[in-house]
Amino acid sequence: MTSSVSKQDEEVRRSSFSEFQPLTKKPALENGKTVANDSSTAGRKISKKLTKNKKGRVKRKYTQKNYDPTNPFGVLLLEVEELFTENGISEEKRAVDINLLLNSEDLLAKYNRNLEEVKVSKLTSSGDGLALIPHPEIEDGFQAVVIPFAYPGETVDIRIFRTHPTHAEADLLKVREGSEMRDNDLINCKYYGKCSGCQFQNVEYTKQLELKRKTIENAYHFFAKTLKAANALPKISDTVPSPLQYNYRTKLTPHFDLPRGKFNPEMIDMPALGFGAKGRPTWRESVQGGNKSVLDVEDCAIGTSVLNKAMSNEREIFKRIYKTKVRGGTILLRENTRAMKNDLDEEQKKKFINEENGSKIPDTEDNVYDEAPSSKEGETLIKTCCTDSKQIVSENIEGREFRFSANEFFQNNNSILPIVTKYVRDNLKFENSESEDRYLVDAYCGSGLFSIMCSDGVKEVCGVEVSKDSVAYANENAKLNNIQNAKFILGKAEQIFDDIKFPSALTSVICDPPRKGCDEPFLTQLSKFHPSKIVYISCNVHSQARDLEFFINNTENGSQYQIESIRGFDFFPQTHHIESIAILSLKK
Ligand SMILES: C[S@@+](CC[C@H](N)C(=O)[O-])C[C@H]1O[C@@H](n2cnc3c(N)ncnc32)[C@H](O)[C@@H]1O
Repeated sequence: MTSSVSKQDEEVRRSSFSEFQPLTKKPALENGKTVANDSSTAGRKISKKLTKNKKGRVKRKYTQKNYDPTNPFGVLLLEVEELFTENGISEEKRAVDINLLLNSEDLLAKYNRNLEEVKVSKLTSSGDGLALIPHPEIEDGFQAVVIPFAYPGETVDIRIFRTHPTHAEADLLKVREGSEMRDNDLINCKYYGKCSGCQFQNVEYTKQLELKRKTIENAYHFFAKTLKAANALPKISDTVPSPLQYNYRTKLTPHFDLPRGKFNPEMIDMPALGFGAKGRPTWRESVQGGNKSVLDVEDCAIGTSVLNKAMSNEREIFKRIYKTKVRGGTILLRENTRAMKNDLDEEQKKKFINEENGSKIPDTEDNVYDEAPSSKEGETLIKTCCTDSKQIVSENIEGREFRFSANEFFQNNNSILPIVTKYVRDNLKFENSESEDRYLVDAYCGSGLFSIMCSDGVKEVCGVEVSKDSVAYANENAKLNNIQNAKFILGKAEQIFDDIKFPSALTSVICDPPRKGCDEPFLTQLSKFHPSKIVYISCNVHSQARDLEFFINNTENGSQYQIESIRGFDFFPQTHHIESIAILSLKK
């Protein structure tokens, strides 16, 4: 191993990042369109192990991360495979000996190269461009490459900085020919183009909604193959827009890194405080935030106004105290909305605003705050920003108040919640049943959002949740909103139906699981319980598609259900994320 690699090995040990791809030294001139690479390909994380060979020298070994096929990496592998298959590229024509590559500087220099005039083929469900490029070693062979911020149909220049056995990762350097979808005048943030938070700021909003509809379509294409082949899937409905397309996010978590191990805090400048960078692209000249893996971000275009005020406070405080920190960390910014009576005088109002912990204007006792109209007469909503993960915060949806611990789950685009909760409420109904006879089970209920918002006209509601804190808040929230027909139980959704005595023919079930989806035991029980209606809400449409494929094909009563509709709700404008709601009912 040459000295430059040993130097990198040293960096691996010292750095706060666990794994580094070594610096490549030589320019790679493989074909007419390949241009010299540069040193900025160094220092990128890659999942690999360092082992020693017989002579005691360090050897790099690629280790495949554990992944669920429905998480972003798993889905990307399916998308890459499909791209190869569609283009008739055999396994031999795309093979990469990754362990050889990781241990050879010459090979790395061939792979980590700059390429001009790359044609982008597809958009991944994570919102990145996907292209085929010539294989650096195999004649007539190809590599697939993921290029964040590039869109299908575009011709772009890229820098490849990391190789996996299946695909490569690249930075977008220049857009030579933009697609119709790209309108850079729409960009609303000085960090867009580098920050990992947003993917679609330069895409017109209605087009974003259509892209997300396609993401749902693709998810069912990959994970519900049998249902698709049997024509058992409805057409994916148009995505429901968010009323707010910027300044909607009620939770942000800016973070910072510090070098690992011993260092002299007096020696370092204030570390960047912000959000992760998506590689080191240069396509947008005016982009700010620096060139580190964490960008220095002063405000976030999708965060609410009060969170941005708080971000500025917390940055000021961080400037004063970062030298006392010994390791990296995260700052929690969570909006806290309380209803304030309008008849308070100035002093009482100030007391009300400041009485709960919040982000304070430096050197004062005053919380930053915003005001918003309330749906109830005689009151105004006061929004402050909580930074303590253990604090209890409130959210207000159509006059109903929800309290929960700041570090627990709560939907974080409140502008769309009245629309979503109404949609769920309307779709819980089923034929041949008077509304007052109906029952509702809310599996994965959190602090009771759907139970409470859907409790009107239902005889009884039972929510189940694995987090003890959330159950306690769900019960408190029911009391707070004077809801008498809801109870919440602690337990895994997998065992929920053991304790539910509702008549199944008169019951609707809401499932709103975490990203990984429902377990098979839960779906098996759900089928056995045999409710009249199922509303499956999901923040990962891939696990939703997998679960419905399993539920309908592999459970006792699954085949008696039809999927009435599948529709996306845009909880996260400007990003690739999409919430999907599938409605299932018993076939007639
Ligand atoms: C996506 S959140 C939905 C919460 C709620 N429906 C809402 O909208 O506020 C998923 C919830 O499922 C809970 N959870 C995770 N695994 C669970 C399990 N096995 N059984 C029951 N609840 C679970 C989490 O604590 C979290 O509150």
